[in-house]
Amino acid sequence: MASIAEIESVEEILNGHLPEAEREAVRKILYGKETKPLTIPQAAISLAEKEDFEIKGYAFAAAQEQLRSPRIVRVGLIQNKIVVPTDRPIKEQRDALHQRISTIVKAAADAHVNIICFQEAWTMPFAFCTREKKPWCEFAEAAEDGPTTELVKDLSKQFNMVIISPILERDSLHGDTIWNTAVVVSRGRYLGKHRKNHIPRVGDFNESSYYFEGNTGHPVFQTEFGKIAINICYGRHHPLNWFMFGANGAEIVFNPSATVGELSEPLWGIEARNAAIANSYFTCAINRVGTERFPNEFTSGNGQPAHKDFGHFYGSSYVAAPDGSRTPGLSRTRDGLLIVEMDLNLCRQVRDVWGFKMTQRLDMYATSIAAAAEPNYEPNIIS
Ligand code: BAL
Repeated sequence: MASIAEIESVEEILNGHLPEAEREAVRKILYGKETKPLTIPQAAISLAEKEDFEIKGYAFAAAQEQLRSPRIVRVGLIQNKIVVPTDRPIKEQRDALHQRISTIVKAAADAHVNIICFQEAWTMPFAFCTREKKPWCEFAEAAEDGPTTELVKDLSKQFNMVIISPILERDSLHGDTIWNTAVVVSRGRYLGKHRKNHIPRVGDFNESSYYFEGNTGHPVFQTEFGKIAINICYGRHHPLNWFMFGANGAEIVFNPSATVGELSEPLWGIEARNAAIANSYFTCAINRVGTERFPNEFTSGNGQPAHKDFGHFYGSSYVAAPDGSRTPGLSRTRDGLLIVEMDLNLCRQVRDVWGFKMTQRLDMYATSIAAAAEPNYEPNIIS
């Protein structure tokens, strides 16, 4: 039996051990309405084979309407390992990732992707487990015009894409403060940014040693391909975080993440999918892959021996639809590009069917939450 870090995917195990009829029944129970495989242009497939990354495509359908035309959008999700070891110079590490992701973006362009999202802090190893400031804080850069945003602006212009680029931000105008930030660019233009709202203090995720809870609220970015938002990683555990992006009108919410199996894998397939259902929008869950070893050992503060790696980032990126259906996940071990076509009309169609937005009783919860937020709140317990 392979170690859990070596398991390619749940889908591969099911496909390898279930007869066709049972496999279809299990898929329907696990993933809901079937997403049709998307025909991927040969140029994209050839590039994926040549550059050794997985490429998968699926399509969600919506009912044909009489008064509205379909609003078809193609999103791309990229998951990837770091390229060079963590003991190499900072610039070498970042440049190697720039080159790797630029290659995969080319395949996405060949497949006519409109909006693409990279994983959390994509330009660096997820070094926040070390609690070391040096050299890792040197990866932080300006959101508006740092080297990564300049590269991403060029790619978005070259391929007419909206690109979501989650980086470590350095705000040199305000005390050189560092943030965990998702930058949004469109057709070569910087559109804006969102800073991660919820910062973990769990396991080796010592992110609060580096950056503070974000101060940009819940922005929704109006693009030519629809209204999008970004819920960064740990924010996926906070239903109100998902809710507010929906309250601001998001139709697709991206969840760029970096998380490891021991901590979160059983939750991974639930949270973004449930957010899609509860908020009647699409969610795109992206997780990095691979095991990253650091030069110096560190402890997890749990009595276990010191170690040099974070554990296995399990990839498994997927997209969920407002009707609760979802795509199969990408691999747990390989770099990959997931291409998903969707009709944004499905968001309102599901709202009409289920009425979740109509029945959400915001006024009731606004009062209750305001009360619960008070320091002297008395829980309503009847005994
Ligand atoms: N990046 C935090 C780890 C988690 O939310 O799973």
